[in-house]
Amino acid sequence: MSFSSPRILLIDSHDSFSYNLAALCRKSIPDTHIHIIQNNQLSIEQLTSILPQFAAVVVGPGPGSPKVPEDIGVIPQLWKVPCHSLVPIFGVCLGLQSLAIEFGAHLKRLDVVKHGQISRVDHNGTGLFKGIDETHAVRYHSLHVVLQDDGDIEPLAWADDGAENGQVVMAIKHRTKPFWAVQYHPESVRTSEGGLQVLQNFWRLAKTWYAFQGRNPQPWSDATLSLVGPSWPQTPLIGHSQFGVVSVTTSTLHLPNIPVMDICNLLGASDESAPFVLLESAAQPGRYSIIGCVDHDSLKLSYTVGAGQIRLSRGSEHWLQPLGRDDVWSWLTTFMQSRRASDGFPHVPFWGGLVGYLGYELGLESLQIPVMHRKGISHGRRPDLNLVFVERSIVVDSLVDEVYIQSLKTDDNKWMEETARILAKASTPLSATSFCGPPIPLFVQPPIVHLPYEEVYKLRIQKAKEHLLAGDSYELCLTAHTHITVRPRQNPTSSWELYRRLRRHNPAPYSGYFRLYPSILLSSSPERFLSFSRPPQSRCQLRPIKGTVRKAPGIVREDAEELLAGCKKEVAENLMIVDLIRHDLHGVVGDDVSVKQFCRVEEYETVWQMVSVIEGGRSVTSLDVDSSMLGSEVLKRSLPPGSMTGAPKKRSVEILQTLEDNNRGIYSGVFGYWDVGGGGDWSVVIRSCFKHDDQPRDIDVDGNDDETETWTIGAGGAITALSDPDSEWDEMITKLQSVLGIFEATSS
Ligand SMILES: C=C(O[C@@H]1C=C(C(=O)O)C=C[C@H]1O)C(=O)O
Ligand SMILES: NC(=O)CC[C@H](N)C(=O)O
Repeated sequence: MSFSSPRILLIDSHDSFSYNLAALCRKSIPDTHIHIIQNNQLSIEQLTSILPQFAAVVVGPGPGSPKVPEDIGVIPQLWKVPCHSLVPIFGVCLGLQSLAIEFGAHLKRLDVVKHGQISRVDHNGTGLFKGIDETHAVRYHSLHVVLQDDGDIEPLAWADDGAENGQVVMAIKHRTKPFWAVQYHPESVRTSEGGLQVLQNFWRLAKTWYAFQGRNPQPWSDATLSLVGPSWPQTPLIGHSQFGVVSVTTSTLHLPNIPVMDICNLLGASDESAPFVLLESAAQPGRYSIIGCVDHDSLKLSYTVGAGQIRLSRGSEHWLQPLGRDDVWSWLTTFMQSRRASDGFPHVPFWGGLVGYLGYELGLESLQIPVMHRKGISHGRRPDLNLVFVERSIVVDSLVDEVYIQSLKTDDNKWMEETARILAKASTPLSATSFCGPPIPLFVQPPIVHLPYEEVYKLRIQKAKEHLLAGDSYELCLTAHTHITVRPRQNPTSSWELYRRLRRHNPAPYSGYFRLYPSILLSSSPERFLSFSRPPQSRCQLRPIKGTVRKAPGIVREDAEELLAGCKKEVAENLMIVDLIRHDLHGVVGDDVSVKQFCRVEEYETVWQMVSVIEGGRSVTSLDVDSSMLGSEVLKRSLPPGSMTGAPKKRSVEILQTLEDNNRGIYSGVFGYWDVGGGGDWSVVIRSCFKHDDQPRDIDVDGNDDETETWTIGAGGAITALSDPDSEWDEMITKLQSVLGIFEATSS
């Protein structure tokens, strides 16, 4: 019998951990090819006809119930396929539940649900658990099965939940058919012993079954390939295409005396009528700050989900580029490929390229979730993608006080020299810090703050928890918008001055300022979403945050560590997102994903945060892999950030749409750059505020222009089954206050 390159079919139930399971299968089963399909992709007739070509099937986890057809798809019928189509099947969580109930078990809700929690699993050490010692496994479930005595299903392992749920079945097998399943998650990063070895044992049992049956998997056919698609990970990522070439001119200045803010001022940041972009490392561990020297003639790109076209503008001209059958990402890829550079300084992270923000709803498009059209929105939706192509830039390395002036334009020496001269002059000790005067009063009267309604927010927390208890989601990041109405002293408000306040009030490693019509975004984000280094050895890093504690007198690091890293609830919240992000990254890069830091407590100006770090990449050993667009592919396929949705991502986003009043817009999206060398760095839009400049002005009762303007701050937090509504409300307010203070506001 030949099992040299077995094919495995993984049936995904729209979960956010499936690629982790695929990666575990590839680790446990030598040379395997994994083909992934959705549980509603094929009919049972199609499935039955192709099953014999697979050596085994893995039925993955997922939201919802094995009794609900929309949740479980074709899976229930899989357990009943005729003998000649039968193949060994391994189920995980929802997969176990479906197997058990199809053969007579009862499905029940847990009294105390287990999401991201680790349990000791007791087993008999044989079969699926042969050679396995003490097993500690991560659980993500609200439902569980109660088996019939002497039924077709035999229990193999249990967790003892004591007074909470009693003994809960953790693994089963069918007595006569080649079906095995686990209730816990073998693919979770925190499952020890019960992961790799259990899959290896499954594979051993499957091969024994084949030997006993005296048959082999049937030969692979092209027809099957066209039904299930290529195996994961796919190569190449993106077809080869012609690269255009631009050249980067760089000059270096050593300027110890000139702060980033002063450079921005010299470049016209305070002129509110012109565009401006800044990505600032305003606190540790940030090192580089990037200033885009843009003006009215810079090329701007914007896109609104569903519009079917990209809007390009330069100066007063604008034109539309229909996307046709392409999505916006393929368009951007082609755009960037035709502007590839390779001759900037390798250690400078940005040479020029696209800078701006991608709103939350852009990610919904990737998830194929329709954007809701909300009642009461009088003007059209704002762009979900708002970028400028930066050809001239200044990068400041705060560690060694080096300033790089860069241009992608040909024959731009005049600008380079003039800029160098201005900066050198301004950095003399006499002129240094000349722009940092006392704060300027910005508003003629105290701003009015419209907080979310506390009762409504808490009610939504309860509703979120009902979804969690029903098994629809494992974690939901609930958020709300706060609006601040201001009457500016000068019209419009100096958003640049507001940004100065923000970076003082809440210095953050991933800060940013974007004046990109029609919107202005100020951010003091502590959270890197995704950075990717330049090809050919493109590596990706994601730094999700889950777990927030307000800084207060007397709360020192040890307290924060106990409250966060020492707290089961907080670690579970973080772990769920770590597993989700591993899945997102595995989905694009393949096997090479690892957790470099798990649940470390980091200190910020107003809060303590618990941060994990996940890294991955794809080596370019194989010539057919075009890894030059690896990072941007991860970006496209991982939006919206998992830390802002919860897990599983798709279902959680759908639930959140029913719980929140508004589209999230810029909040919860990402901002950053995509560099002409192929690198990028994107932060999560949190601890930020934004304003739209295209609002028509109201006229008051006396016929005067109503000169108010409205700023928006989004804030929220992860809701789990263990959440307490009062504490979650406080946590949301804590996050809100990290920005609200810049308005010196009084609440209404
Ligand atoms: C939702 C926010 O933050 C997110 C939620 C966090 C949490 O639940 O602890 C922490 C950081 C962010 O991923 C926010 O700041 O508005
Ligand atoms: N992880 C899962 O597959 C969960 C299954 C099911 N939705 C439950 O909550 O029990």
